[in-house]
Amino acid sequence: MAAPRDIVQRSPGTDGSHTLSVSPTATFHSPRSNSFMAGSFAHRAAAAAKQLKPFNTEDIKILLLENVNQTGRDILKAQGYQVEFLKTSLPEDQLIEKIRDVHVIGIRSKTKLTAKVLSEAKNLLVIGCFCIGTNQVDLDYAAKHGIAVFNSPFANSRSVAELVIAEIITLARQLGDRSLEMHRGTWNKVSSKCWEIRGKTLGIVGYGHIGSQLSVLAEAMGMSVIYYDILTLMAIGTARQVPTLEALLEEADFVTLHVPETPETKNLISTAHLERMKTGSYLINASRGTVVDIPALIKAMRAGKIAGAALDVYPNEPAANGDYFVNDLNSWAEDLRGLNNIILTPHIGGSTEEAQRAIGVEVAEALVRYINQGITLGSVNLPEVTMRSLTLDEPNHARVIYIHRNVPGVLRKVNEILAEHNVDKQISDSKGDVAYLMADISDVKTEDIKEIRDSLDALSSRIMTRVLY
Ligand SMILES: NC(=O)C1=CN([C@@H]2O[C@H](COP(=O)(O)OP(=O)(O)OC[C@H]3O[C@@H](n4cnc5c(N)ncnc54)[C@H](O)[C@@H]3O)[C@@H](O)[C@H]2O)C=CC1
Ligand SMILES: O=C(O)CCC(=O)C(=O)O
Repeated sequence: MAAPRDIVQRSPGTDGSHTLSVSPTATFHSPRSNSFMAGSFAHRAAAAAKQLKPFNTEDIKILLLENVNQTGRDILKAQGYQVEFLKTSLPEDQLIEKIRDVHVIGIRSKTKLTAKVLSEAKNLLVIGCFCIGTNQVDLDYAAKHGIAVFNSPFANSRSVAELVIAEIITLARQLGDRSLEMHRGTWNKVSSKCWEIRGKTLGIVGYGHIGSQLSVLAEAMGMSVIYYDILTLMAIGTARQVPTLEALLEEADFVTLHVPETPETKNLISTAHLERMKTGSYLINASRGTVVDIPALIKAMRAGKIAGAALDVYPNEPAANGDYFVNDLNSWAEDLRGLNNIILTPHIGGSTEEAQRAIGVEVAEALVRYINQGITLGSVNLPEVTMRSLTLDEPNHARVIYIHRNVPGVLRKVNEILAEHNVDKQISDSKGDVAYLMADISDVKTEDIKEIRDSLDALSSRIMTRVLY
């Protein structure tokens, strides 16, 4: 019997009807082991859980950019997916060329997946951000086109917090400058304006995963911690939340920024804020480059208002390693390089072996779960939906996934289409304008699958239909 074809389609109303290739031999699949099934999630599922497949796995094409860790690459390759791996990000024109062809893209912080780029990604099912930040992706556009986005919300938080601790001491003792002088052959033994950090106040802006982890480490070294966050959050240890950013700036000896990139955090620290800071205080930014007005910081450091700074992130960052920290990329780069007591690092906050290995596993497993089973747990832009796996006792079952506009009457129409079959289980949830429905149906013949899919595709609410079996 001919295998079902065209098992994934996206709404022509959004970007046309697009078909993923399917195997000519596709049929109901027997289980196979994979890293996800070996994980704790699988242990909670029935022992004889059946692994669903969208189609022959070698048909899934994945593009991994920005040197995604080996752990992630291994998990994806073990599934039989076709994985292309590049160490760097890509300029927009090359990215558009490549993204046209793939079902999955894995990136870190540098690749910009804008609406323009995503509009060319006709086959794209899912994006994996192998990092915390997702500001580099147009999440709304992706959701409205049925493209799920996953990240790793805290696997590199500890690495960032440790980097900041190192920077606090380095700035307080002017270690960067002393080391540079020694490299140039100059012995300069000074204690003026070099301080212990014990008893000093650390002001943390953004008390999330990184900020709160940092709070614990800083207190352990004898610092007093205050924090400002737009949310009221439980203080850890003896840290204290302050009501305004201004209050934090006026009290802290060290100010460190751990907020996401949003319209509200653009230039969160600019001239007026630097003026509110104590004379001789320090500023650290390992969040996003847009959060600090860097020309304003340069002025404040030249004026002696700010005694030192550490920057890990910049408004424009190069796609690859090389001699790129020049004015061509950021007009003030050379002024920054000329300042004393400033630590400049190339966005390495999360760059440790531990963090990158953990992120590789976490994001790759989320991708596998989504590709093979349609589970959206952990997605940052689609409703989070999961459903118990089908088992080996249920050979002729199929899982229907219908991503649709969140408008009245859709469930009734979907259930009319599924009514011919027994719906064993079903779940639906929405997030904003987009809703996600998953249903397991039984006694499905391969020819039924095409009919179900075609009928769902014909509904005006459709964004994307997938049938896994
Ligand atoms: N340098 C690096 O390599 C890395 C940088 N990052 C950056 O650090 C950021 C923070 O990471 P997490 O702590 O994991 O995020 P998180 O989401 O756990 O915490 C962010 C906190 O900032 C708060 N916030 C948001 N807007 C704010 C505002 N306008 N004023 C004050 N607080 C505000 C939130 O309420 C939240 O508590 C990420 O969004 C990412 O951009 C993350 C990892 C590595
Ligand atoms: O390691 C990276 O490429 C990005 C780290 C980062 O900024 C993040 O996780 O948000």
